[in-house]
Amino acid sequence: MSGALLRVEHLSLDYRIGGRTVRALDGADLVLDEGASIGVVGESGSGKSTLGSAVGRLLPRAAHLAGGGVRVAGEPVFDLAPAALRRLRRELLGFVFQDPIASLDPTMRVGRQLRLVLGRRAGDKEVAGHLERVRLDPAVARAYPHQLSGGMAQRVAIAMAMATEPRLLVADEPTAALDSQVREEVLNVVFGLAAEAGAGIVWLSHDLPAVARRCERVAVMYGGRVVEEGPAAEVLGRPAHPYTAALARSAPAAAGPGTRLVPVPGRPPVLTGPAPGCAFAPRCAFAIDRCSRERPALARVGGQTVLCHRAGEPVLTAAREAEVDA
Ligand SMILES: Nc1ncnc2c1ncn2[C@@H]1O[C@H](COP(=O)(O)OP(=O)(O)OP(=O)(O)O)[C@@H](O)[C@H]1O
Repeated sequence: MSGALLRVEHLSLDYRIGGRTVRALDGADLVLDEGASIGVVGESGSGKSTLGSAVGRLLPRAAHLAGGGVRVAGEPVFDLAPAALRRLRRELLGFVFQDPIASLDPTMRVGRQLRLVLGRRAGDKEVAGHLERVRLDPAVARAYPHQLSGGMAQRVAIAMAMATEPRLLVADEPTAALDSQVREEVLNVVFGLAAEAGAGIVWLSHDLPAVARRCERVAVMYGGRVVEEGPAAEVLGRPAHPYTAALARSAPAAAGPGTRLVPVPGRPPVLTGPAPGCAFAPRCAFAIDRCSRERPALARVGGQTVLCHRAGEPVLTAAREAEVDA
């Protein structure tokens, strides 16, 4: 798959603040084909936002590359000179973040902001067209960001991200700040526009059921690594990694009437350097000695790739079957 649109290879990234180091990514791998959609899920602190920002090298100053790299359409993002990086961001990438108001300039009318993205020659008609594509009234062009609701502001942010026809859209929890009805509408806009344009999507999310409904593939992150990846229905319906299974049990859709959510027991790690073994071992019901000592290599289970020493062992398969039958 050398022609992949996105290829994250063994990416390790630290945040250094004062004398303190936090390892946010610890050898993360991810591949996405042209036009495909992937939901990246995992608990808070698992590294989702860092991974998303690393795609465009949009990282805070405290972030330091510790190993590996990212390729977008074959271009090595971390090796590019500033001009080439700006061109790659402008021509290939679009980003939508959690807080739409913060991603817009409060001092500028919406129309002017869109025009800055589209190029000076863009006329009112073109601006109106881009607003209509995200199902906003063209009159919104005259508004300032503070005059918009959260949902409207996010649509403007999406219009701006999609205006340059990116080949890859990175959406970092774009609906987390919105109420549930608006959430679905905004996701319809994001996924509708990306499908129309043939753009790939990396959607960073806490919402497993929504990811299962919308994405072809799912990547599950834990301790800065992608511990399971594969077709959404298989990863979430027949998890091969014990962490994915625990996460799926803790998702709201897992609770039928009268049943209770089962939180993942224990707390996620905050790494200060490379994990010596599997970062999930201290919380894993299936951990053996080796798990805390040795980093697992990628294994294949069905359609999934899994980072687990015990992947595919009968004990895990039996647990999976029990899960499916329950
Ligand atoms: N700017 C930063 N400075 C220092 N540490 C950071 C910074 N951003 C993230 N981290 C740390 O890096 C690790 C990964 O964080 P990240 O935000 O990428 O995870 P996440 O899965 O996106 O979490 P959430 O779902 O809460 O957004 C965490 O331990 C976090 O505290």
